[in-house]
Amino acid sequence: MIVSIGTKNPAKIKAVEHAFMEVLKNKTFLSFDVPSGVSEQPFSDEETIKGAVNRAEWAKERGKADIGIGLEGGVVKSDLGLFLCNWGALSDGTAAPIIAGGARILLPDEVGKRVLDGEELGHVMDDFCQAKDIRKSQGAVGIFSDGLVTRDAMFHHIMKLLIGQYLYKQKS
Ligand SMILES: O=P(O)(O)OP(=O)(O)OP(=O)(O)OC[C@H]1O[C@@H](n2cnc3c(O)ncnc32)[C@H](O)[C@@H]1O
Ligand SMILES: [Mg+2]
Repeated sequence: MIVSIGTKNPAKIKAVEHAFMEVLKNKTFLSFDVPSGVSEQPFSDEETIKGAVNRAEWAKERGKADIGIGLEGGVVKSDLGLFLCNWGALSDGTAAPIIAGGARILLPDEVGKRVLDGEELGHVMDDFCQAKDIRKSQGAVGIFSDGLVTRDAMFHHIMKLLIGQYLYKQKS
């Protein structure tokens, strides 16, 4: 069975591969840098979900795969400030794609304000941490949870929710 992943980001790929290998053996993994079809910095749950679904569908098609996976990060405005949000989608070509959301945390005001002013979170985080490509390693969630929940661990949980729903659907 071929699983095609709609990203080249190693934190996302690691999460997908590990989650599948835990429950379903004998998978072949492909990954493609597909477009999300939404803005580089999604600003709502709806837009972030749309990005994840687009990535899943394009990845499936691009890899001529049995399953396409899309993972997308975004932010959500609230009265308390800007929350980090993350969504995943699994497309097996039948009916609507399966979706699942990840844990969310409030971004510190100095980070949230820069994102609200139009900067991409990825750039703000690199500047904030004086590091390169935080989004490809522990991510904002890893930094602000003191390394306890890294970006790939957060996406790994989303992947288990996607694969679990997929397996449940196969049985019913
Ligand atoms: O290569 P792709 O798959 O596009 O991976 P990405 O790291 O750019 O991640 P997303 O497109 O899913 O995320 C949308 C934006 O939010 C940023 N972002 C989301 N979550 C983040 C995190 O945990 N740490 C740093 N930046 C994050 C990211 O850099 C993008 O600017
Ligand atoms: Mg991106």
